[in-house]
Amino acid sequence: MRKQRGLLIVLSGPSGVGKGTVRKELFSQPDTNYEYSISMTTRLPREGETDEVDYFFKSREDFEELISQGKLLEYAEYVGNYYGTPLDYVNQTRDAGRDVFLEIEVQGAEQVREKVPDGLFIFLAPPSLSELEKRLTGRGTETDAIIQSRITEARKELEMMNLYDYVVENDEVERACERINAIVIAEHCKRERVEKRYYEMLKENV
Ligand SMILES: Nc1ncnc2c1ncn2[C@@H]1O[C@H](COP(=O)(O)OP(=O)(O)OP(=O)(O)O)[C@@H](O)[C@H]1O
Ligand SMILES: Nc1nc2c(ncn2[C@@H]2O[C@H](COP(=O)(O)O)[C@@H](O)[C@H]2O)c(=O)[nH]1
Repeated sequence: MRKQRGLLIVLSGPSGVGKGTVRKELFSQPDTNYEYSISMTTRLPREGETDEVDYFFKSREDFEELISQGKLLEYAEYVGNYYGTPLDYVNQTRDAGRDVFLEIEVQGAEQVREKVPDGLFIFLAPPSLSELEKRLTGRGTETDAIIQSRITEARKELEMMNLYDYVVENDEVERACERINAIVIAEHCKRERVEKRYYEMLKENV
């Protein structure tokens, strides 16, 4: 039987909802079975961020070159900076049968949905907009003006949550991780059962 391709798991949601926190918690668990796709960005590194670990930090010129060479699965300009997912890494990892985990904003997630309709799309939602603002402010990495831009974006992004396969509320990090792990396990069971049925069907003599 053909080896099953890895799943493409897309975690999206507004800035400050806790995508990075949840992703780091998921990847700190010893039994995690996903590979994290490190994104490219033209944003400057924040204090404590490392090139090739948190992001591949690129100049605008280099990023635009990657776009024109078709090297990105998706990309978006978000609050003045480019962000994008390296295409080769995603394909090679999935071809090796490993699940790939993307943590991206919603415009990019929409592009992935067009290109990878069998992806698994999970929207991470805040308990409320005021809690979202509190988290963005509490993180202390953006100016007040940028926080306001991100909140404005968040209002539009929240309207898109019904396009997703699942909505997970990030009320508490551990609980959000448990829900995401449960979703991925359930989706694997569902998809593998469909594959097996399909191969059984091919053996039929008609
Ligand atoms: N469940 C939670 N309860 C309370 N605070 C949280 C929770 N999850 C994350 N946070 C806090 O909210 C802030 C924003 O989290 P984080 O940076 O992970 O968000 P993000 O969605 O990745 O943001 P961005 O999209 O801008 O990268 C951080 O200070 C983080 O510690
Ligand atoms: N479309 C994409 N969005 C991405 C990617 N990597 C990260 N992001 C999202 O951008 C915003 C801002 O990130 P920050 O690190 O500056 O706070 C956030 O929502 C990220 O999830 C990507 O490859 N493509």
